[in-house]
Amino acid sequence: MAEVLNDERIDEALGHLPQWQREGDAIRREAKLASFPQAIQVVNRVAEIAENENHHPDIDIRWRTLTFRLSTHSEGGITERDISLASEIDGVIDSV
Ligand SMILES: C[C@H](O)[C@H](O)[C@H]1CNC2=NC(N)=NC(=O)C2=N1
Repeated sequence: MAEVLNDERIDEALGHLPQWQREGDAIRREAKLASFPQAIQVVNRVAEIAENENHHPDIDIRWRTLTFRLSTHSEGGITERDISLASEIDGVIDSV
């Protein structure tokens, strides 16, 4: 069980995640990869992390542009689990 973060903590966390923006009860990042296969590679790696953590992003795939939205649905807001997964998604995108 993870607690919903307050606005101050969310702002502070997003200060370390410049690619991510707040969107209501979620945080959002878009990434344009060099090709569709690379985008799918990112999705597959993120899927593996999400399964291991039992914490799953909403992912929109449009050719080589991915949009990730993170929110902790069970808590109805943004928690440290989302902040942590955002950082891991950045790592995957940077590695492809
Ligand atoms: C039962 C299981 O723990 C839940 O359904 C998990 C799975 N993945 C999840 N992912 C996200 N983002 N939020 C959740 O609340 C959530 N709940």
